[in-house]
Amino acid sequence: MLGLEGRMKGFRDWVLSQISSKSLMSPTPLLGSDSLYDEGRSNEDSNEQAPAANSVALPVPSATSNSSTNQSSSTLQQASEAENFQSQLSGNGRRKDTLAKVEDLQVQFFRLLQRLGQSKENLLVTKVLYRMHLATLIRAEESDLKRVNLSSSRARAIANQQEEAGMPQLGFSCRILVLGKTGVGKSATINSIFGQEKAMTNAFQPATNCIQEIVGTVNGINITFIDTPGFLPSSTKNVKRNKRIMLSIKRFIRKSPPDIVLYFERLDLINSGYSDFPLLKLITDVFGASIWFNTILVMTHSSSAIPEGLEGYTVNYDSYISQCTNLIQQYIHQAVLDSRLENPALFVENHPQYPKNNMGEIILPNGQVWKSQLLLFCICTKVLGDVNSLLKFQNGIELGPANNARVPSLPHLLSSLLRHRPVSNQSGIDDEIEDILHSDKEEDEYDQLPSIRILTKSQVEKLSKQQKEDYLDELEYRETLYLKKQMKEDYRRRKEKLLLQEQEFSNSDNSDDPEPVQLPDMAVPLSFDSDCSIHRYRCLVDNDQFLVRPVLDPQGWDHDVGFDGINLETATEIKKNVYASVVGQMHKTKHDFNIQSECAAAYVNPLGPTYSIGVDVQSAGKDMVCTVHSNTKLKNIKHNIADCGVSLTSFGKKYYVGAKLEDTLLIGKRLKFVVNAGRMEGHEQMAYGGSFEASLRGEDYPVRNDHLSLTMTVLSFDKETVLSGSLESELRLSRSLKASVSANLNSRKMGKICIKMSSSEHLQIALVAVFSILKLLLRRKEI
Ligand SMILES: Nc1nc2c(ncn2[C@@H]2O[C@H](COP(=O)(O)OP(=O)(O)OP(=O)(O)O)[C@@H](O)[C@H]2O)c(=O)[nH]1
Ligand SMILES: [Mg+2]
Repeated sequence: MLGLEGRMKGFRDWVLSQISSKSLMSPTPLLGSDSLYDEGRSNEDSNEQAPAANSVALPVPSATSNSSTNQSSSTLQQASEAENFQSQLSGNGRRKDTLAKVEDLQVQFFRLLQRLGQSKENLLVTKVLYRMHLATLIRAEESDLKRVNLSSSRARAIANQQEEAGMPQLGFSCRILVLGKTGVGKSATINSIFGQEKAMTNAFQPATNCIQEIVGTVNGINITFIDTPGFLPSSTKNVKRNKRIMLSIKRFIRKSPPDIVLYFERLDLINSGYSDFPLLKLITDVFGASIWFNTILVMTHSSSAIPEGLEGYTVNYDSYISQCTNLIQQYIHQAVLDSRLENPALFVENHPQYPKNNMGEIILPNGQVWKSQLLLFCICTKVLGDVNSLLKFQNGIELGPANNARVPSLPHLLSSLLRHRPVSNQSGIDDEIEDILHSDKEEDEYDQLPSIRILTKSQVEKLSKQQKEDYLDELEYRETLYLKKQMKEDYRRRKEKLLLQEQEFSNSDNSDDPEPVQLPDMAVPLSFDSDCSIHRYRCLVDNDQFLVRPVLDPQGWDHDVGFDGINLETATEIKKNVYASVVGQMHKTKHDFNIQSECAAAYVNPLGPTYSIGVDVQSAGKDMVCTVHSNTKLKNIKHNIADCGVSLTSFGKKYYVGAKLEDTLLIGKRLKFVVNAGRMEGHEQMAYGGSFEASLRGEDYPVRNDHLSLTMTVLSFDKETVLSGSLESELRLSRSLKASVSANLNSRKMGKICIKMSSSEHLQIALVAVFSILKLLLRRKEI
């Protein structure tokens, strides 16, 4: 998160600097941006603005009346626009310049759609608008959200006005590169689009011998085609020649790259034996996988390519063409090693003998007019490409096999190092709790209490309110004392057992094996199913040291059995005061191998320091995350525990080294402070951090878990520092009411608050909760 934020910030700075330098050179906004700029202006105002612009446009001769001459024709208007622009530049106006450019693109897009007679309901148009909107939203700031949400409808209104006012020049042009084998109809398609013979075609031999630009205007769009010599059918002897052609095309387009690439194929030649993979792979190798981002697949001979022998072919035509497209798309996926790519496909017929509409355009068997479709595809691709480069998304996506070279987040590694508190011994005896229990002198108190008569339910009901309260308070007091006593006894028993074990260990006289104990059964599904494999497996534990269990995964690879993993836990005292533990789980299927394990060994000196070392292994995709950590705990002064730890994490071929220092101070048995600081370094990056925690425990700890703790954390990474604070508390407000509160907030204004209440009496609380949730939901809906 830190990293992303950092990058976003960098990008913003870049945009600001770019646009500030631009704004100095040209104080006038781009076409149409003046009316889009003004956030405060109402709809009425913008309607008034349009005729004003028209009246300026009218005196200019229609042949040259375009937005730029329009602006230069009236110095008065230019001045006011400049003023307008300047006023918006205050604050974060520079960033708005990018937004305004996107809005201009939208206006152009709507004007082009009108000219092509395409409605905004067209699925492709909807997709393009949606993507533009999404891209703008990602880059927009919170204050711009409203404007971005409205921009599409405003752009449409402006486009309508401009088209009605007869502003002919759009300033929209695109460069289109055509690629494909020889004779597939590249030059013929260029001729069909311009409606005249601009390029040579030949039915019997290669016609285009060199790369050439063919320029023309269709529907007011300036189109430049880069016609190229066709490739030879893919075979080993043609590879060299094809590569030579590709390299010369690559050189040609280096200076001014195309906006769109059309990859041609003959639809009638695609059959089950079709295999053009080597050619597609060669294209990918020479031009790079990114060439496929802006590529449209064009299938010529689309009217003559109807499979023979199929009855009612008009029905089958669509499925046939989609089958052919899928085939080529699959080869492209194989070539780029990524199946996410989806290239649009277009069907073309250049032969004049096929049915035409009254505008003279050829209609395909499925009723589509391909020429306007092709123009629409090109416009959409170009507009999306422009939005991407305006908003700097261009290099954001990389094609290729799923990138395994993921980088773990340093702040995450650091915070888990800071949190990590190794268990010092396996006997289950917590030193801290033991100290607290020992410091208590209340044990005898419970035994000295006078006996009390437990009342029956009916007897309790007969008591007055005050008596009832007193009675329950007394019971509670006794319960707490009793629990404390029990806990102490429990600890004492465990200690004795440990001592006994130690003696046995030293005598090395192994008594006979203990009785096997059956482990509790796994949760059985509610409905009975005779196939359910749970009934087949029961686990027995025959010694204390190893706990091995199969892991059930009903959704796993092996549906019949459902068990494809194993879980192992063991903890043992290897030598006096030296403990070792292993906890792990692993899954294995035909494809994957997953492991998660933690091994640790510790030397615990009851009076002095504790040293521990551990190895954690976890699989992440095909890689393993391996962490070796070591920790030293010093109890040099009473009530003070110093702790220092180091860790080394390896992930892929990257290594991360971390170190931390921690100090715990106990004041009395109720107050505890923990301070720690650490740093993590690796892969030329570094993260620092630390935290301070203060916690206050309730009187009856550890029997009752009332506590309040406050934590402050600082994490610094990549020149950014995040400060966060959190509060956690658990309280017993009254005998029947418990509350737990946890809240956190960080300097990025992100936070969470969670309040939990449980009561056995107060039904009102539930009602209050339901009421407030409903209210919140309703308010959200309004927003
Ligand atoms: N029936 C039919 N014929 C087509 C179609 N497209 C092209 N042709 C014919 O196919 C032949 C070859 O077309 P060209 O445009 O020269 O092919 P090209 O891809 O430019 O070939 P090179 O220049 O050698 O790379 C010409 O005779 C065209 O008339 C089509 O859609 N249907
Ligand atoms: Mg040609």
